[in-house]
Formats: sequence, C-alpha cells, structure tokens
Amino acid sequence: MTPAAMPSLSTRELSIRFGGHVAVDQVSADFYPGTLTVIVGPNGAGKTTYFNLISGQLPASSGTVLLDGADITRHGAARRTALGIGRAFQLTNLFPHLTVAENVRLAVQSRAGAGMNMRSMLTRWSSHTDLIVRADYYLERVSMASRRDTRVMALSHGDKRKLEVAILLALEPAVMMFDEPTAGMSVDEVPVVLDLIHQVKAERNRTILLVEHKMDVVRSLADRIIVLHNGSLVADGNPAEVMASPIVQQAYLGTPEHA
Ligand SMILES: Nc1ncnc2c1ncn2[C@@H]1O[C@H](COP(=O)(O)OP(=O)(O)OP(=O)(O)O)[C@@H](O)[C@H]1O
Repeated sequence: MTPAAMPSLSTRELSIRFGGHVAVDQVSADFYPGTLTVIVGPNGAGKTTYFNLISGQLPASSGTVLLDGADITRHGAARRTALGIGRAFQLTNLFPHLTVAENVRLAVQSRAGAGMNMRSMLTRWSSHTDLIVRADYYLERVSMASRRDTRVMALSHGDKRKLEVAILLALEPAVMMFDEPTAGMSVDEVPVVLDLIHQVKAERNRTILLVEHKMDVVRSLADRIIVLHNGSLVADGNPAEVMASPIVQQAYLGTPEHA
C-alpha cells in the first residue's frame, strides 16, 4: 500500500450502547487525506453519536478508533484535538464576551502551544504581531475581517458559524469534522462556507468528515457518502452509487423532508 492510500482515520467495529439501546453499532470505515466524506441518515440514526465517538466526547462501549494507524480509543477529547482531530461544535466552543479576533487568537495560540514549551511560546509570541496577523488571515478566509472587533454575542447566527470555521482552520487539524456547517445560515452566507470547505480540502490534503441533512450541500461537497441507519453503516461509496442504492432511497432519500 502506498503512503497516499493509507487512511488517516479509521473506526473498527465501533459501538456505543445507552442502556439497552445500541446508538452506534459496529461501524467500520476508513477516511483518507484529500477526501470529503459526508455522513447522512435519518434523525436518530447515530450520526452525531458517531462523531462524538471519533472526537472523544463519548467513550466507546467497544471497537477502536485509529488515527494514522495509532489506537486513540482511550484518549480523551483534548488529547485527540492536540493530535489533529478538529471539530466545529455547533457554537459551544465560542467565548461570547470576547471579540471575534480574540476568539481566533486563542485558537492560534492553542495550536502554537501544541508541541511547544512555554519558553518557545513566549519567544514566538512576544510581540503578538504574528498572532494578530495569523488570526486576521483566518478571519479574512471566512469573510469576517470587518467584524474582528465585534463581541461574539452580538453576531448573527450565520457569522457565529463562520467564526467557528475560522477557529477550526486556526487549529490546523489533519482531520476536520463539521456537524451541519450551514445550519441556520442565510442563503447568501451558505456559499461562503461551502467554497471555503472546498478550498480547505484541496489546499492541505485534509481528511474532512461532515454530517449533513441538506441534499444540495451533500451533492456539492461529497467525494464519498456513508449512510447510517439505526446505528449501523448501511451504505458507503461514491455519491452517485450511494444515492441510487435502494437501501438509501428507502431508508433516507425517499422521505420528503430530506429530498
Ligand atoms: N447521551 C445519550 N443518552 C441516551 N441516548 C442517546 C444519547 N445520545 C444519543 N442517544 C440516542 O442515540 C440515538 C442516535 O442519536 P444521534 O443524535 O446520534 O442521531 P443523529 O443521526 O445525529 O440524529 P439527528 O439527525 O436528529 O441529529 C438516538 O436514539 C438518541 O436518542
């Protein structure tokens, strides 16, 4: 196997039970650099729970999570973030009383801190110029430079979601996870975020995982689609194949609310 064909992230028979309910049931999948995989499925299928098992928010009942071939199943969320699994958290990781720029600076600093000792951090950021320039770069990428001094609590929902993407970019993770990144955005904000996700994938050969309900977003971004249903993986392949498969039509695409 060539290095390019090595998965950066894998799950092996990954499961979690809540009491008697198996929310994620023996899901095995490989995720490759430069590939954007969209995870779809009906409400309650286990998509968010699967994300939580990968990012470390929930402990697996059984099975394995591998990052670059190393077993990270027992690592907590913070350690997984430091190792390169970044996730946009539906606004829960924003500091509402800080400004937009301060929120991104914290992410840049936290990234710089990974693998550095205090002395190198202090030396590196002693003037703060680098820090400010880097934070502004990420804000420009999400078209939010003009809001840099606005407190987060005063932002629109769409701007908060864009800021979340800027923070994720600033963490520079090898694996990026997005949970419905355009949810609640206005029609004109959606393309900004979709273009950005396209660009990010192409630039850095990143592994991107995305949970999405909107089929137009799925079609515009997916290199590959995984379908979960009742916690199990029921389809995995290229978008055309998966969308056409009878099990997907029946389990998911056939329902008018998702068509
Ligand atoms: N902490 C928990 N305790 C008990 N049950 C849970 C917990 N988290 C999730 N579940 C259950 O696990 C199942 C999968 O939920 P999950 O939120 O992962 O589905 P989903 O596919 O993300 O749904 P949606 O599209 O509605 O967000 C559901 O039956 C849910 O009620």
